[in-house]
Amino acid sequence: MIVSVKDLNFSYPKRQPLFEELQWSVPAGSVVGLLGRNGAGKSTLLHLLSGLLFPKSGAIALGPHIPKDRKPEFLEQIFLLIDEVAYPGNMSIAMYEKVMGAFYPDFDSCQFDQILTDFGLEKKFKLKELSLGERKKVFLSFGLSTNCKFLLFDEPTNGLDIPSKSVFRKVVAGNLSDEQTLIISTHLVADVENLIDRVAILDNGKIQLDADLLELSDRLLFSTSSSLPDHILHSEKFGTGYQIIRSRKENEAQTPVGLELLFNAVLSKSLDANSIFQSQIPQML
Ligand SMILES: Nc1ncnc2c1ncn2[C@@H]1O[C@H](COP(=O)(O)OP(=O)(O)OP(=O)(O)O)[C@@H](O)[C@H]1O
Repeated sequence: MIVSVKDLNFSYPKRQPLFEELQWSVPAGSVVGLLGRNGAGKSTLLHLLSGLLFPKSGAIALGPHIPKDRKPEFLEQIFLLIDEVAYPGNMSIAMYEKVMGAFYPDFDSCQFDQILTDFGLEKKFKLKELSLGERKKVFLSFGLSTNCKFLLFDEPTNGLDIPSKSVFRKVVAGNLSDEQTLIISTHLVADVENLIDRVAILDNGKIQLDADLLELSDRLLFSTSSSLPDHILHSEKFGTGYQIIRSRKENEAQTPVGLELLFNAVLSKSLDANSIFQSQIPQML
């Protein structure tokens, strides 16, 4: 596992514990959606993985690196995208690239140009004269062009309009190699659909579900139904009928994972990892 979090405990000063004995691991080369409601601790977890916050106890490792040590060989392989990246006052995008790109040995200037073009931006623009969404696109483009082994994007689609969200999915999918691991935190579940290959759901201080989407669509069936069938794992009213999750029977066609439905099912505790992975797939009658 390229990312490994063991027995993590963390609290902000004078606050209730945020994480208690949190366990998580991420296979190398994954694109993981880290989902959780507001305040679940997604940003905090990404800051801990980057070594910008320190655990109270427990162990975090990203490959051979211990984030809290913040060693140069780790820093040149990790990029954390946050909402408001700090940048010096009057810088153009080109100047930002020149100054910041130097910290990343695998930074690719042509790739940066191409992604900026995909987003409709030019390097001569000054960062402070861009809108929030445009600046987000610059830092996203920069992050992808660093070619870091570890990319952590915290709410990357915040501030992006609807057309830009599809460009976002396209550029992320088109600019990752198998050696890179990307964790995207979001509460906007639909924004990461068709992009991630794993999902981790953070709630109540723990990772409540951590699964490969292919495994989930092997095990679970997501569909709509006019009435409530027997043996469902989760249901939600949907128009005049229901959206449901149930175990997939052998020989039944797989369905895409409905991330929002899955997320709601885990948060409402109607679904957990045990009920998914320990139950046998029922035989087709
Ligand atoms: N610097 C801080 N000091 C004290 N408490 C904090 C601090 N930063 C965050 N918190 C608290 O920790 C909890 C988790 O915050 P965090 O920002 O990690 O959540 P999140 O899942 O990223 O939320 P969102 O989806 O709203 O961005 C929240 O209750 C928040 O109020």
